[in-house]
Amino acid sequence: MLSAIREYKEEIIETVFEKSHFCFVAIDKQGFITYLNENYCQFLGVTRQEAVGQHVTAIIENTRMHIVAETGQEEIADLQYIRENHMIANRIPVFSGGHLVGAVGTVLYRDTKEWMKMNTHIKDLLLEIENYRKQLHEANGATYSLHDIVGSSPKLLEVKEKVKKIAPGDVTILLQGESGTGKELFAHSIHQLSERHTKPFVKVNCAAIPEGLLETELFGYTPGAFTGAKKEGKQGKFQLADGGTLFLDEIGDMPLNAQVKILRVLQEGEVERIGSEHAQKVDVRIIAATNQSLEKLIEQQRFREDLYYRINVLQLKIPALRERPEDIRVLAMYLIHKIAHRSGQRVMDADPDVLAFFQGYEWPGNVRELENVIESAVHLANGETITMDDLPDQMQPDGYAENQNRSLQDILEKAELQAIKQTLKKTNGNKQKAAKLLDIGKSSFYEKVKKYGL
Ligand SMILES: Nc1ncnc2c1ncn2[C@@H]1O[C@H](COP(=O)(O)OP(=O)(O)OP(=O)(O)O)[C@@H](O)[C@H]1O
Repeated sequence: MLSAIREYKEEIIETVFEKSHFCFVAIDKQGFITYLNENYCQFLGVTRQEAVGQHVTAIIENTRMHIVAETGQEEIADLQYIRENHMIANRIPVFSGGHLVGAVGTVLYRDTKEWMKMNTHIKDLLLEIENYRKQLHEANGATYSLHDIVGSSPKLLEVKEKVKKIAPGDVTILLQGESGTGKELFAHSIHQLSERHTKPFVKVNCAAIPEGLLETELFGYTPGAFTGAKKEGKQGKFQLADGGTLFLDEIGDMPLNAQVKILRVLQEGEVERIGSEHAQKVDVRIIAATNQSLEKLIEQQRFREDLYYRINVLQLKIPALRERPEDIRVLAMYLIHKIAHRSGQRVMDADPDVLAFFQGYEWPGNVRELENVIESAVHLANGETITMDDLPDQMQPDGYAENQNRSLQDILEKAELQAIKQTLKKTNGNKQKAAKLLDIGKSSFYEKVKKYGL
């Protein structure tokens, strides 16, 4: 076919790749970049030397190129969010002799006026969708969907694919993963993808409710059921979730006597309010989450085996951040933009050595820890870029080694203390301003100030 342009073939190809106003990338079958045109390099802020040979997920946010190179399924006019812009991406598999050998991708309308106009239009539409989502959230309690789960490592994509398969049914799901890996985001997403998405999503944090109150929280009580009870009675979380999803977070921390009662509800599909003699039918889908090994808890007789079998119908393991280092860079950039935008800071980027450090760090607190570190760094950065100096003490070369044997709780507390101290310094001790900058409630800020004796 190219014979028609034989005479200037090279020049034409060079013009198409290098002079046209679009971004162009080519990858091999394994997802490694073999070519990135100058436009794309400039847009991504990388040099060609840096990019070629890297896995495409390490260079392009939210990319799906590697998936196309693996499946051979083209994706045309897909909306992709890169560097705070919504772009139109085409991803086309490349075949040679009938074999899939890679993929090429183009990103259109990078900076033309029409695109800016269209982008504004899309932003408006997305804002509108966001509003509807918020309204829906107020009505049903689930805020996040799979689109909010950032990352494209094979391990994360595998979990997302599984979620798409299992969400529509009514099967009980057990989410297992270390603290801060995103279990709650997945629970929301499962609900959003299920037929129950217009019905309530109700969360119970089994670790946060005092043992004596758990039963009334879960099952509710009738008017005047006990001294001190509200005279109108109270609906339990099971009743509130009727028709929808009940998310039992930190289920490993549920006291044994409450476990017996939950088991009965799950077996019989009925709840009894405290003080009531009648059982009430409820239709809820259960999603449970834990960062502990329930199997170990069973051995220690702290978790009932029969309840375990009831909730462990389908288990989803959410990988720790250190097991999917490909996601760290993309997540860090996403969080920088999110936090900077929310707090009105002008920080846009992180130094390559910061990103390299992040890549090699263990992240015992997973994405939550990354979020905390970036939150504090965004407030400390002097310019538009986060540097190593903006990272908390425990990440400085000396502090890092010293931290290796400390508990996660200690590490997180130290990071929190540092963020509060530095923000207070920035606001000249003005606590209200500091609470606002850190985007936390005044009372919770005052509690923390008290806790750390500041
Ligand atoms: N893939 C992700 N993309 C974007 N944000 C994420 C992702 N994973 C986690 N987060 C963010 O990290 C924080 C912790 O996530 P989440 O509360 O879902 O974790 P968790 O596993 O339920 O933690 P825990 O076991 O401590 O309850 C949240 O602010 C969440 O928005």
